[in-house]
Amino acid sequence: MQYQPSSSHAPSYAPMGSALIQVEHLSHTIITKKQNIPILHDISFVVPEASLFVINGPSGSGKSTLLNMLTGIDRPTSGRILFAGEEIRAKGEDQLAKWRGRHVGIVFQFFQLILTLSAQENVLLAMELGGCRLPRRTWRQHALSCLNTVGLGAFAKRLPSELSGGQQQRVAIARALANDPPVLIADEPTGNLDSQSAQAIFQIFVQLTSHGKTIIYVTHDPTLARRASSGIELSDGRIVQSLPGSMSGGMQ
Ligand SMILES: Nc1ncnc2c1ncn2[C@@H]1O[C@H](COP(=O)(O)OP(=O)(O)OP(=O)(O)O)[C@@H](O)[C@H]1O
Repeated sequence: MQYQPSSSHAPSYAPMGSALIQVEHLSHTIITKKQNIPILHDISFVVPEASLFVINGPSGSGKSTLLNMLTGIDRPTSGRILFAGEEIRAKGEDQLAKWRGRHVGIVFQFFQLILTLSAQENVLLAMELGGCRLPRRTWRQHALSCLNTVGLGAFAKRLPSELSGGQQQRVAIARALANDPPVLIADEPTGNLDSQSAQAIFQIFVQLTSHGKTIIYVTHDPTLARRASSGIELSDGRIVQSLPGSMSGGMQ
């Protein structure tokens, strides 16, 4: 498996290892008619560029809520998130959807491939939906190179049902790479896989970071958390531990 940087149509960001994402005093409270439910409390951290960044913590600690803030799917009650120096919150919904398509690739625990489309067509669909800027005549080749990146070029014509769980997750990673985003965000990406397939997924992640991609993943598994180069641990919506490089201003 060999990562081929695509004909990079994404902009380049900060120098390797500097903060790509800054989260500043982020809090989130769910407000219902009956009560206010605080979920995240005054969270601050940075995600270094080209890091394999973990958000670890037990069930209910706020990991998915935090991911939704990072992708701009949900907005914080207070605090802010800067992506390459630009505040996500400041964007309108349409702008945000376009921004997400170009800047963030999302990998889900249950793959969420379109079952009636081949591996290559799943990647092509992501290119279409993400407003791929490459010339259309190159799209099929680009989709194939995304599949080659995850070692599945030979499986391009297969339907998801003709692939193993690990292979389906690799197609999902190829799909997340379709528009060459600087960041991949993965929610329990190996939660539905055996340990060998999980290892293969993490090898791909490591290889991608060595080519400049930043990978943020959520897990409640301490063994998988230890694979990270940087990250935070949450408990009850607060940071209780941080790996080197993840706190700004020497707070760790
Ligand atoms: N819409 C909501 N209404 C009420 N409470 C919510 C809502 N969404 C999340 N919560 C609560 O917020 C807390 C954090 O939830 P979240 O899903 O972010 O945790 P998590 O760490 O991702 O958990 P898991 O590992 O089980 O997915 C939990 O106590 C959850 O019950």
